[in-house]
Amino acid sequence: MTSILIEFRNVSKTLGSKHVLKNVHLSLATGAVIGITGASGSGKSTLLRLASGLMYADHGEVWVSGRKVRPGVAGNLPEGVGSFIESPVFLPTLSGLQNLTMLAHIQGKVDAAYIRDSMHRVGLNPDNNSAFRTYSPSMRQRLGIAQAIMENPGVLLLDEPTHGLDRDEKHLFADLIAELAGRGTAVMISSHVQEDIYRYCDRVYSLAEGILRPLQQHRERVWTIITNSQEDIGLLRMNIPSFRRNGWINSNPAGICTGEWENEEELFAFLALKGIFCVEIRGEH
Ligand SMILES: Nc1ncnc2c1ncn2[C@@H]1O[C@H](COP(=O)(O)OP(=O)(O)OP(=O)(O)O)[C@@H](O)[C@H]1O
Repeated sequence: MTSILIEFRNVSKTLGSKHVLKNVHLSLATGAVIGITGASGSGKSTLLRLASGLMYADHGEVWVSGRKVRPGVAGNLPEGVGSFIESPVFLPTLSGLQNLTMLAHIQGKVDAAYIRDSMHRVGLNPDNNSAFRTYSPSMRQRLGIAQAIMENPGVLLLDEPTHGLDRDEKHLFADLIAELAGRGTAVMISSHVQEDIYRYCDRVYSLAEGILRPLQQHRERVWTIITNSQEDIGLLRMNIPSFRRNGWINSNPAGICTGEWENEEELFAFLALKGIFCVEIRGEH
């Protein structure tokens, strides 16, 4: 069943003397992946903090999973939310797995298999016993993402999640987000790199001077592309920035993208020019 998992209703926020958010409206339904882009200091993190209950709106309301986010004790923090906003404090002498297990214990929701799985999904080996202090910046970043997904959240808030990741790691991240969205998680991602964010998100907004504006037409046509091979998926990613993998159709790797092609034949022709020959293309309005 589809429902609204995150909703900003006319939200404004001032920090210091800066009017960071002005009358922001935004809603995310089950399985939506939205991106927020904007210059440094434009308020992207503030938007995510408001949804995670780390900060409260001056005016307007923020609703998460059917509950209004209110100032007060920790019990008022929205439930079922995974976040990577401020990097968690990982202990330098513990391994990645030990750090995640400890955090899960603190939060009282330990599922050892899920913790291990979340590490695999970001390309980290849970059996690697190296201490966190020896982790590279990319490994630290990915451990932060693993921490955000380890409790199977219904809502996922990620601030600059792909910062420092290489191309393959970004692909893994794209697959992870597509899979979570496919299972119904609503995801909000901020990034100052626009081309990255188009790759992961169904809708992209820019934030500037407190105003949130859509960058893509919400009714832009969505195309499902069924391919012959994993190799074609790689080529599609290279040639269509909005393309993302979203599973299998009849045992063939498939994905979706948005774009303004007139019809399926036009998209077939565009792809043929790039040397990509697909099994099938389905356009939706
Ligand atoms: N606690 C605070 N007190 C005063 N000003 C703040 C506070 N927190 C953030 N700001 C200011 O609010 C503005 C928005 O900050 P925010 O961190 O949301 O931006 P951002 O778009 O995420 O930036 P970046 O990409 O650099 O992280 C910035 O100008 C920042 O300096």
